[in-house]
Amino acid sequence: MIQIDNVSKTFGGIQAVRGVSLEVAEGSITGLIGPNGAGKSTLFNMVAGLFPPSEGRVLLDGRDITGLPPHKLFHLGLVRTFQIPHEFSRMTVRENLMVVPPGQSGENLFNAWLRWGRVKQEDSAVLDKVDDVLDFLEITHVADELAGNLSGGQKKLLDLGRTMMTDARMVLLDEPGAGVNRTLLGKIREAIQRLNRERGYTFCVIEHDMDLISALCDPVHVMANGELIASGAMTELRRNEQVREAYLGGGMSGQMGENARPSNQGDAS
Ligand SMILES: Nc1ncnc2c1ncn2[C@@H]1O[C@H](COP(=O)(O)OP(=O)(O)OP(=O)(O)O)[C@@H](O)[C@H]1O
Repeated sequence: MIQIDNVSKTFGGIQAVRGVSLEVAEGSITGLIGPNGAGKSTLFNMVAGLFPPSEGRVLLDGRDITGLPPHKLFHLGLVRTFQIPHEFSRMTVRENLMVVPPGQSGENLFNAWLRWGRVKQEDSAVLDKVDDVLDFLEITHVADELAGNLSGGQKKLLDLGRTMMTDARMVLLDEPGAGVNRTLLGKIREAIQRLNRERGYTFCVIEHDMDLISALCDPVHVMANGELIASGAMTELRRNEQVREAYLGGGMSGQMGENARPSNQGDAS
């Protein structure tokens, strides 16, 4: 589905990503891991159109999408969520979901006055979809809560919900487990798995929590110092000497052990 072909990125004198080639297969939940500064976010940003690669190409279903801006990728069904959820904190959860679908006729004053039938029809379709998303993510009980009052984990669920409002096919998830307590982490994991299984979403996930990566992702790609150093199932990667060394260099080798909990994860709910 996504093919990253020999992609590099240089910022001034810093080579953040060097000659990375990898594939995210349709229907997969693919992981992207590596110690801090490995180049994961830079790679994500290039796929998501935040900036173009210095070299190389990105293909979506065989189509060259290198350098296309996020709004064009959005219409092709490719979206990225951010490490820190970008909810509108003074709007309710329901309103946050309602504003996502682009090009709603009611946004146009002319349509709002003269084509109110169409606007009404669209509004009701959006409301139905919002209800479906709230129900799917089991957050109906906070639908009328201000998004700013949600816990870290609930904000991540809302972020997934906003993705669902876009009819995305390919979702780049940036640290869905960061700052989330264990209970909500289980809910987020389940929501991702169900979206994948039941609704056909393909995911590529950056995550520091190795337990979450193990539970969700196959295959997993490992980056270090801007390069792709290994790919495979998490069970193999835990035994891979080069991968262990990369984490050791970053002082985080403990993350590669079973049931390890990374030190930079908060535990706020
Ligand atoms: N806009 C930028 N300007 C200059 N250097 C940058 C920029 N963005 C990233 N870098 C550098 O590129 C390298 C890779 O950073 P990147 O954020 O992609 O790593 P990462 O693997 O996502 O790390 P983390 O897990 O800490 O988020 C780092 O050395 C970083 O300092």
